[in-house]
Amino acid sequence: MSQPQAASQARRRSMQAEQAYLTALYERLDAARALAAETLREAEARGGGGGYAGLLERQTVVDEQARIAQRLAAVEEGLCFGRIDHRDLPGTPGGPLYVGRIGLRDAEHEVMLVDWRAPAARPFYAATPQAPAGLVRRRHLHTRGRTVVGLDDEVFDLDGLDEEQRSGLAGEAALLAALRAGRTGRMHDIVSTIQGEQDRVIRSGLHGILVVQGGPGTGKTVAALHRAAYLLYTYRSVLERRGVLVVGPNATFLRYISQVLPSLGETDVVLTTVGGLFPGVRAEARDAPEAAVVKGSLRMAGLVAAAVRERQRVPRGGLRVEAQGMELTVDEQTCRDIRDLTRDLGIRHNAARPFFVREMLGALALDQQRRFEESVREAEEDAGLTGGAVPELEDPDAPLWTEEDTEVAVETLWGDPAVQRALNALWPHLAPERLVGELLSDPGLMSAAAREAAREPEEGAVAEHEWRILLRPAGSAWTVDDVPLLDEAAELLGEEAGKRSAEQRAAERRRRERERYARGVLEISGLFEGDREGAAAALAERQADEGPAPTTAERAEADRSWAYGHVIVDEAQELSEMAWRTVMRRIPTRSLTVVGDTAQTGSAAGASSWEQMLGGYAGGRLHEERLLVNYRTPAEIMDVAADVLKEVAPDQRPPESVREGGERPRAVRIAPGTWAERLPGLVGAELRAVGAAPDGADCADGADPGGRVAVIVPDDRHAEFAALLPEAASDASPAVLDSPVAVLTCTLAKGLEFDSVLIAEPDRILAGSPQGGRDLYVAVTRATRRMTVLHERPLPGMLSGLARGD
Ligand SMILES: Nc1ncnc2c1ncn2[C@@H]1O[C@H](COP(=O)(O)OP(=O)(O)OP(=O)(O)O)[C@@H](O)[C@H]1O
Repeated sequence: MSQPQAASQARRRSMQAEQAYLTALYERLDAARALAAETLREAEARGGGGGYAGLLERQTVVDEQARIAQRLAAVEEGLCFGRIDHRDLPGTPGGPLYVGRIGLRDAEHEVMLVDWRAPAARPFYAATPQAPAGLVRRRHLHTRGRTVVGLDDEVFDLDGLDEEQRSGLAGEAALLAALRAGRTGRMHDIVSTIQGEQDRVIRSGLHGILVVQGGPGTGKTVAALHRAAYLLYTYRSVLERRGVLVVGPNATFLRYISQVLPSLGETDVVLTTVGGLFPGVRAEARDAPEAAVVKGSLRMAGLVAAAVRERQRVPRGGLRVEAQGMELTVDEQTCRDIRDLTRDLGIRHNAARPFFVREMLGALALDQQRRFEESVREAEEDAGLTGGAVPELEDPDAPLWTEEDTEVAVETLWGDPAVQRALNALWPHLAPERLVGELLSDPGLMSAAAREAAREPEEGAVAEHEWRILLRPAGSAWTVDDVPLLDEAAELLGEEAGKRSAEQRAAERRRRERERYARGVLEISGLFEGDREGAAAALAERQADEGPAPTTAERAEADRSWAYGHVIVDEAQELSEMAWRTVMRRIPTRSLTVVGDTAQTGSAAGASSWEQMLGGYAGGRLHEERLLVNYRTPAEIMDVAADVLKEVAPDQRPPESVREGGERPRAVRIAPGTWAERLPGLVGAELRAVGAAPDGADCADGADPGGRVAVIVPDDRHAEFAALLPEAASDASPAVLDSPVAVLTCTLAKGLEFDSVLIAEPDRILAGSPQGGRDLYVAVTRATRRMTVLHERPLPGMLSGLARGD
């Protein structure tokens, strides 16, 4: 037999052996699913017998089994994707280790499959030829459904393989195959091809702020999502109770990444934007750059605080109010003293209000007492003059006015609408929406707040020419840049002590009772070996009287004061100082993963340096990792991007492309007045060029994706270009992910990728904002295959390296 024949036979045998193993794994998966379904059915059938304790136990089992069933269902596709063979050394695991989406054991409890997040799987990702981590070989298994369709081997130590294994070695690198696969408009998990530098990010410890800085396409987003899954696996008892928050730049982007965590079996994660961080508000629109810069500045915290102080008024000349048939007064100094005393309590505005009201009512009651005593004295004098009796003095030893009289007077005064109106005007109950809405639309309040803020120099003053930019009509819709102001206001205002907190206290009491019960049940049933306290709390919460129990994610999202277990911020360079302040409130432990690229900052209020933006929060625990390899953009396009980067961020190195695309990006000149004629044809040609997955490669999820084309245009011509392509998706909705053609601004395209990208009028993009160069850098790094620049006016110098295509 010739050598090639022998090799191909050996490869066939390898495939057959792997197929047999994969089949056994799926049989095991099916058995686990059947067991979970059976346990679930049994638990549900058990009914509510056994009283409250029985009910709790049943619910625990039902919830747990439902969760297991959900995880088992999520791992059908690509259950096992890798295998590692260790060098035969004492102390290393004998035989091959298979790596997959979950861990599985056989009937004898022996490991059949290792979860990709487990420490034992680490060499699969971390081994390199220089540092093979004890491996002789890493094998990628390519599967379709339950069938092995290919193998990729990387050999670290040829001597460590026997003759049969050597001749059975299979070819092409798994990563390149994955990158060549057609895209579907949704991000996919990369468990089978995580690279070493990404693995370091994914498996970093839970604590402190981890910043992942990397150029476009280096896998920051996808690595951050895998990190979420890794952390949930490794620190499940902490994170399942507190939850994980992922903050992305907009709703389209969230939809783009939405499948990754569920495909990894993790669903209890809150995905939101900065505009969605304040419960009840879902802001999507952005302010104009000048307003965004002012609103994003930390000085706004001082301005909002000053606006609250402005709403704590001292009436000029004192308080006068018609009540109880007389005019009661409290002099100005007393009003000031009461206001200052209330402020000195150091509690939030609404929570302090009852104290203020009570003190003011006391002062009014004092005036009432004074008037009463005066009237008695006058009556006395009159009686002395006329010799008649003063009824109040029937018992001359009794005090004229008792403490009880004061209590009654206070209550009666509070029942008087005129008094309520007067006191509400001095220290109103304020909702954050009302305070911020009034601040941004009332020049009187704004200028008074700015003056008041300037009295506290450490907060930094907002100058008149700045606050004037913020003014807008009352009732305007909330913007993303307003949300940190609302959060700031909520933080300062708090909730009024009273009915609501009584309710909260009662709920808290009920919860504690349930928790005590649950702890007992768990002790008896022995269901939880690990974090019993955590399990008891979770169980008690699930048992709340209010109908079906919400998930951690649902509860966290609805609660502004929720403290998450970990927070991931993507496209983090876009967040302003005020937005960071809002995010940091959600994570008092400062356990964060921050991913972004300061060379792509589009927001004028965004970051140019991580240390500057985050150093103050990190308490010395800011750790930066860099990703240097671009997995999205072919080298030919990245060369053009490098020219742009040289102009906009000369201190940064462009990431290195992992592959070449074979097609040079080009520039096409459009004659004036011919856009309507040319654009549809050019887009049609691109659609045809990317119509099928390249080289007959498969789409990542097996379906034919077709190709997707984006036309990236200057902000001020978005509507005009969208009108030229009526079939295209062009708004901020997630429809742009599913449409074959999308017309987008640079902001909307951020974080996304397309098979082919057409960039229209790059000089207008450059001139469009102070960050125009960075916007253009975003535009030229979106393509996975082809890029064309369309221009009517001369090309900007930084694009002069493009080939002419017309
Ligand atoms: N190890 C990998 N294996 C396969 N594909 C990968 C890998 N790493 C990244 N990719 C792919 O590369 C593309 C870019 O990744 P991602 O969007 O996470 O990059 P990014 O750094 O966030 O980019 P940007 O800064 O432009 O938002 C995605 O399609 C992603 O799936």
